[in-house]
Amino acid sequence: MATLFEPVQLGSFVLANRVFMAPLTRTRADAEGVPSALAATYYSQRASAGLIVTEATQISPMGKGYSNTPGIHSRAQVQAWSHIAESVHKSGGRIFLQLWHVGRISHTSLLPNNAQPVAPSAIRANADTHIATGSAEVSEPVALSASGIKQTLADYRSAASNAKEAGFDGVEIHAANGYLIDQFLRTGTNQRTDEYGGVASNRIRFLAETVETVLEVWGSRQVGVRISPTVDFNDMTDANPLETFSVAVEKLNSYGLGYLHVVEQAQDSIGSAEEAVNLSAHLRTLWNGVYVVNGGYDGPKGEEAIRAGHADAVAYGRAFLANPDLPRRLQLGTALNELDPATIYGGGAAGYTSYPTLS
Ligand SMILES: C=C(C(=O)O)c1ccccc1
Repeated sequence: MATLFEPVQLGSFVLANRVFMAPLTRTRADAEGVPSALAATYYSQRASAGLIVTEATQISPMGKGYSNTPGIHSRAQVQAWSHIAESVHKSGGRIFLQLWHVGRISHTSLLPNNAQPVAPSAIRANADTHIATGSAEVSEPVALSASGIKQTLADYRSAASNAKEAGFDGVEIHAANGYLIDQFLRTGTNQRTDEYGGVASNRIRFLAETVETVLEVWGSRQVGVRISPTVDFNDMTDANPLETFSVAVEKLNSYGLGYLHVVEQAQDSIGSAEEAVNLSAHLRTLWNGVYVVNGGYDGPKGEEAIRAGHADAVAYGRAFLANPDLPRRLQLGTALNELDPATIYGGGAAGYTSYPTLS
C-alpha cells in the first residue's frame, strides 16, 4: 500500500514522492513573456516536490491570454527557462513544463496585430482576463480554419522542441480549465461541423493530434496531460462529461503517456465535489498509467487518496505557493504557512520567494 511519501516510477524517473507541485499561474513574466529573474529561485525552493509542473506557458504569441504570463516560443524565453530547469536539477528536483494555448480566453490587446483570439467555434466566453490596464472581458474569437489548426499543431511541436532544448524532464499538455484544447473537447464551446466537432470521437481529435505532435519530440513517458471534466472556469459546459472524458481517456491510453492529471475540484466547479470525485474515480478505472489528482486535497485527504488507490500522486497548488518544503511539512504534520492572496499574481519576491521553510 503506497503512501504520499514513497517514490513513484514515471518512465525512467523514480520520483522521490507523490506530492507534486501543480501548475500555478503567477503573472510575473515580463512583457515579452520571459520568466521572472526570481523564477529559478522560486522553482528550486520547491524542488523537493516529487514532480514540479511549471505555470502554464504559452506555445506561441497567439496562445497568450493574460498579461505577464511566460512563453516558450522565443530564444529569450528558452534561455530563461533553461536556467530555471538547471536550478531545479541542481536542487535535486524534476520539472515538466506545461504547454498552454488559451484559445478564446484572450483579448485583442494581447495578440499580434490586435488579432482576435482563436477557438474551435466563434463563441465568446462570459469570462474576464487580465490585460495591461487591468481586468477586461475576453474578446470575440474567430473559429480556427483547417490551416489554422495545422499551424497551431506546428506551434505545439516547436514549443515542445524548445522545452526539450531548455532541459526540462518532460512536458504537460494543458487540456483543462477552459483553454483551447478543453474548448475543443466540450460541447458548450465546440459546435464545429467538420471532423473536429459533433460526436465525442471528433471533439477529442485536436487533443489526440496535439499529443501525437508532441510525441514527435518527446518520449511518451515524458508527456502528461491535464484535464478538468467538471470545472466550469472560463464559462465551460458539456452535455455529457462522462462520455466526453471517457472517450478522451480511452484514446489517451493508446499513447503510453507518463501520467494523466485530473482537476477534480476548483473554485468554479460544476456540481458537487462528490460528483467530481466520482467521475474521476471512473476515469481512474479506465486509465492504465500514473494517475494524478488535484483540487481540495490537504495532507490527510491526499494520503487517503493514495492509500485507497484513487490516485498515484496528488498535485498541490496553493499549499505549495506558501510552503516551499510542503512534502516535509505534510509528512511531519506540521503547521503550514498561510497563503497571502494579495501576492499570488504579479509583483516581486514578496509572496513568491519569501515564504519560509521549516528550520
Ligand atoms: C492557467 C490557468 C489555469 O489553468 O487555470 C490560470 C490562468 C489564470 C489565472 C489562474 C489560473
